[in-house]
Amino acid sequence: MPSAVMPTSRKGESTPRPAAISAVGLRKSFGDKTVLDGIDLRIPTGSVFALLGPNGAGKTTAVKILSTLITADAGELRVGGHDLATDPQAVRAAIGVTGQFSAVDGLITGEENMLLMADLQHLSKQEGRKAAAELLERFDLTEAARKPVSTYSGGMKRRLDLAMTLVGNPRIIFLDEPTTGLDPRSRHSMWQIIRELVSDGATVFLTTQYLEEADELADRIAVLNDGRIAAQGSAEELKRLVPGGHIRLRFTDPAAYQTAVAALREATRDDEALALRIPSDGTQRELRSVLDWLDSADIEADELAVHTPDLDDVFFALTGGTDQHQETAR
Ligand SMILES: Nc1ncnc2c1ncn2[C@@H]1O[C@H](COP(=O)(O)OP(=O)(O)OP(=O)(O)O)[C@@H](O)[C@H]1O
Repeated sequence: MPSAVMPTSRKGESTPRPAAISAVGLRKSFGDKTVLDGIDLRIPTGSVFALLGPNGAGKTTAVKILSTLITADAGELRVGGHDLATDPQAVRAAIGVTGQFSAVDGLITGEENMLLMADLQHLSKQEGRKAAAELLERFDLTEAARKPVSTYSGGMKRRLDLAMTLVGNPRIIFLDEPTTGLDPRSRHSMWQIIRELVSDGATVFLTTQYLEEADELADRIAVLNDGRIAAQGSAEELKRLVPGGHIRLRFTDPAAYQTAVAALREATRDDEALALRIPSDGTQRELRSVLDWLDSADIEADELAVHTPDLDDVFFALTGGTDQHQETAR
């Protein structure tokens, strides 16, 4: 579990860690469209924060504001201890940003991209070459270093993008959808890289549409919806918001289904699917008691599935998702 490697505020910890990123009342509109409608965030140093939200929720806008690429309409914003409004230069020096607006140039090689970045960071030629070689090695790009980036796979480009971001050794890193479009292997390798960054003491602010990614990586997750934070907490805390655990029994014989309906009065019915849903906390003990009870009532379902609430349930419940997940959230 990432939280074991990079704990945030532990129970009993007397002084909370200083915030690497904080926002109070962050607002942004484009024309008459309000994208961020008063957002409050506090991200402790050395933790991973995930901003989740459906397409168009404003995740990228939040990253662009906090990384000084665009300005907010209102809000008290601090990054790395610096005020965004009065000292954006200092913020820029403390952060690294990768994402949908990647700085990678496809026409030159990976190594040339890295050296260019080292120049921009005002590293000496020697320091630049050293940093580039180390980072290319660390991100498994040494072999491809002299090839044009246009020949790289999506995963290699993302790794190069992140390697370039790390040239100046930023302590606060913004990752805008770092694994969108990557295959499962590349995604896992990116997750591993992110965990290593955090165990080295960096703070990571990531946006993602993948609930699994937030669950895997983040100490804290905020769900952005309709310009506001709909919920914020650890993955476990968010899952507790949604009472979605149940056992689902499905029958093929309508008569058997009707017998079960009569016997299981507290279950939710789905007459069309011939399925019953019994609320459950998903524990072995509860499952055993339900099975014993079904046996004693001589009810035999053709299919039995145990569903424990996951971040999907939370996400759909909070962002006005559809069908099954909405039902689960009730
Ligand atoms: N420069 C801009 N001018 C006008 N509207 C904009 C601008 N940038 C973003 N928007 C709008 O703001 C809203 C939020 O966009 P944003 O890119 O922040 O969402 P997102 O949560 O990152 O979405 P996605 O997951 O699709 O990347 C969208 O409706 C978008 O069209």
